[in-house]
Amino acid sequence: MKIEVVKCHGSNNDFILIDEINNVYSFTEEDRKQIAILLCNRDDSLGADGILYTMPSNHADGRMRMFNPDGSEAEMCGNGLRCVGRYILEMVNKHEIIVETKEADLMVMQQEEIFEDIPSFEVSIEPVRLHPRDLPLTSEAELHIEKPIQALSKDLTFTAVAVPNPHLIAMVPEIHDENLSSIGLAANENKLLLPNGVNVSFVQPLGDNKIFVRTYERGVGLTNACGTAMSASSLTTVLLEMNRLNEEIYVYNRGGFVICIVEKYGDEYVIKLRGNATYEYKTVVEIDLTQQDMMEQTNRIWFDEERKAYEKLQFHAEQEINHVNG
Ligand SMILES: N[C@@H](CCC[C@H](N)C(=O)O)C(=O)O
Repeated sequence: MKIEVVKCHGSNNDFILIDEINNVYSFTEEDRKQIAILLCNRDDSLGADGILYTMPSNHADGRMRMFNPDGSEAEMCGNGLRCVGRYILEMVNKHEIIVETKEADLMVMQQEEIFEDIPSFEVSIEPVRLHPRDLPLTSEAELHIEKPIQALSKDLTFTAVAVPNPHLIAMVPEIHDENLSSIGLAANENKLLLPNGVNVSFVQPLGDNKIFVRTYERGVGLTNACGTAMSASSLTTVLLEMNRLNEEIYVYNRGGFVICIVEKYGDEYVIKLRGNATYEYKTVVEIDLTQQDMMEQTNRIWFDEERKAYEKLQFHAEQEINHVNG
């Protein structure tokens, strides 16, 4: 079958967006999974951290389903929601929309640019849950905040947050990718501890209202950035009184930066995630799922201007990280 795709990214967490609003593909559930495995494979020509199925909704402006490269479906994807949100906002010509996701209907709105010439979007990250059963994480604690998990590390402490996909957050003085990968791998293999797997992040404070976050993503591995992880990390710094409610937190990552704002309404937290939603190119692929085979059918249409503008943001982010880490 032939599929039109848009390659896009949020903080260089890259996705293949498939428009099922304007195209009728009639994918089965198994097709969605196999398409994710096939098109996200970085040994093939596209490669990505996930597929964003952009679909009609019977009550919202649109619907997002996000699949990881291993074919699993995630409850939520923060960087992906900005991309799907942008796509639908431009389609319906509005400034604010509601997008149906697996567990919640979420707001996406156009925002003032977070950096020169970077069209920027804000998404709501909710529901936010802090009980270990919500990940689920096997833990005796009522709330697992800054507590050890011996099976994963002898010296680190972790905070468990569901937004609503599952996250473990560890504050560290500096980030070592190998250590993060080995803890991420162990966490996702230990089904007694974490039956649904987990995204694991290391967070390094960079100064006032600034943090650096690296994430080992469930279903993917180490990525340049993870939007829900940066939101959960910002919340963690507020819970630990390192940052404050309602204030902008600059979250740097290997692919750029985003701004998170943690808000609280009664007992409920909501996290606002602001950042880019950059298009890289459009193309058409012919896929054969029985052969697990794909071929691009057209020359790519590149979005050169926005890619160029993004390079400056990324350079700025690298400087901020290197300023502290040398
Ligand atoms: N990169 C995403 C999260 C994607 C899903 C994640 N791997 C999971 O399985 O929970 C983001 O930007 O939030």
